[in-house]
Amino acid sequence: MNEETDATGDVRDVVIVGSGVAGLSAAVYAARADLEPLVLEGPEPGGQLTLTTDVENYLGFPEGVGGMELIKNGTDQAERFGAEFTHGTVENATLEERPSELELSNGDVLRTRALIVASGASARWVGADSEDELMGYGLSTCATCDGAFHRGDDVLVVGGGDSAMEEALFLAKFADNVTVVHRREELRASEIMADRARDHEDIEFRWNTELEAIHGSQEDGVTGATLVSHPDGYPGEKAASGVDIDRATVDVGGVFYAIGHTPNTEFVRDTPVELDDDGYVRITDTDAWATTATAVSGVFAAGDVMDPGYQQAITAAGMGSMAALDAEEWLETARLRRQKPTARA
Ligand SMILES: Cc1cc2nc3c(=O)[nH]c(=O)nc-3n(C[C@H](O)[C@H](O)[C@H](O)COP(=O)(O)OP(=O)(O)OC[C@H]3O[C@@H](n4cnc5c(N)ncnc54)[C@H](O)[C@@H]3O)c2cc1C
Repeated sequence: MNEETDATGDVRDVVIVGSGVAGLSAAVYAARADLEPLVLEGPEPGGQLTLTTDVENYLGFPEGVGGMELIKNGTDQAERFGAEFTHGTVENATLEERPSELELSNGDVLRTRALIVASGASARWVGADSEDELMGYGLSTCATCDGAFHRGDDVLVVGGGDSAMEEALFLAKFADNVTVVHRREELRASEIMADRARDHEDIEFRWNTELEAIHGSQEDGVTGATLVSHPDGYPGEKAASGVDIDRATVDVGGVFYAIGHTPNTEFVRDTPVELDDDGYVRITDTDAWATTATAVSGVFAAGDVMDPGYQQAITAAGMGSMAALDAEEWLETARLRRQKPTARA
């Protein structure tokens, strides 16, 4: 804890919101810079990577590594250099003045000079039966991450936008057959992406169809899925009773959700931090040295919360380190400013 305090308590140099790979990487860098960061773990300690059993594309693990193990190692590494972790979810932030104030869901208020927002983006889930049990066991929200585990399988992709088409095209490199399940009769994807997917010989479409249930177990992975089709078109939210439906069970070895992500940015919505139309934090380029800088001086963002494009563990970790370096430099500059003697008239 820093020595400097004010009337309402301790002021941290750096608070990091989120303990996924971005937050952990920021914590390692900030701790090694002696900034004694406090990491708020939020509703999902360890973040999304804890949902997967196999990570094969993170550098330094030739045999792959479990998501939990990667997160545990990162936490130990950050703690070794003095990072502190605490359960805590930010509900509101006041960022107009320094230090920033964070109000947690348990009522505590934290004050910090620099803030790193690494709160991730949660993939939307369909709500199909057994998805809780099978997520990470053949059910995935990331084809780039898990597609290679499905060589020779038949797989489903749920969604109808650009990301669903991207996932389907990526999966078609490994899977024997990819079926895109879309609840409407037309895709939302751009024409070029839709054409590419439609023209691919290993990709087919099930229109007006919803995923009702996924079958399998954590031992055997996904083995099948129940699909519900509406011959007369999608009737709205879930089939109302009395509406004609066809129910079928298909054998598949994998299911991929591609219905978008929701960035975890509710707590900065009423602050001057700029968000894009989908709610992702916008990085501003006002300081040449700070590529993780938000619209608020001293507030930085890293990982999936500011990156709708890549959303990979290694890119999130890279941005976490950048945010810590940016915060360190910002604090140094702020300190120098404070020390500068005031000019006398
Ligand atoms: C099933 C699955 C498999 C994946 N496999 C791979 C893979 O093999 N390789 C790969 O590179 N990527 C993979 N990914 C993607 C990867 O997990 C993400 O890109 C990465 O986790 C993003 O890290 P992050 O730290 O930005 O966010 P997250 O991991 O989402 O972490 C966000 C953190 O913020 C916290 N938080 C949220 N809101 C608040 C709040 N209000 N207050 C405090 N804390 C808050 C959460 O509790 C969490 O700790 C996979 C994702 C999934 C879902």
